[in-house]
Amino acid sequence: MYKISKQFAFSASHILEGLSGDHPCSRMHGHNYIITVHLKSAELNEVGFVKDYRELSFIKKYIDDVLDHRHLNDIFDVNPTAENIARKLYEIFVKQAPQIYAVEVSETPKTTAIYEADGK
Ligand SMILES: Nc1nc2c(c(=O)[nH]1)N=C([C@H](O)[C@H](O)COP(=O)(O)OP(=O)(O)OP(=O)(O)O)CN2
Ligand SMILES: [Zn+2]
Repeated sequence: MYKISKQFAFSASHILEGLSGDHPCSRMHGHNYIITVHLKSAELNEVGFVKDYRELSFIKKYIDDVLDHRHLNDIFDVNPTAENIARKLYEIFVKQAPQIYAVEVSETPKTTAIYEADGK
């Protein structure tokens, strides 16, 4: 199995619902998000790629157009935790790149949430 990944970045604000009022993440705050998209394939194409990194430019376009400098509570129909964002982005991106099997979301340099498709 061959595996590749590519990172994308955006800045956005959010409020996490369902936390106690004294939890800092219940207040509006922002992150410099890093998204890592993971792809895999048992076979390489004729060039020797799982997929040309340049063919992932649709992800950069989505992030720039939809997420960058936005309030994520207005974008997603779920609480915008890192876990939920990872799953939502997986579901959106896999439609155009079926080799994607996982999406990672980092809100800070010390934290990462990963959504990985079952049995892929
Ligand atoms: N499992 C999750 N826990 C938390 C999430 C999340 O999405 N999933 N999100 C947050 C906050 O939005 C934000 O990420 C703050 O995280 P935290 O690690 O507390 O950030 P700090 O920089 O304040 O942490 P330090 O320990 O001060 O470095 C919270 N939890
Ligand atoms: Zn946060």
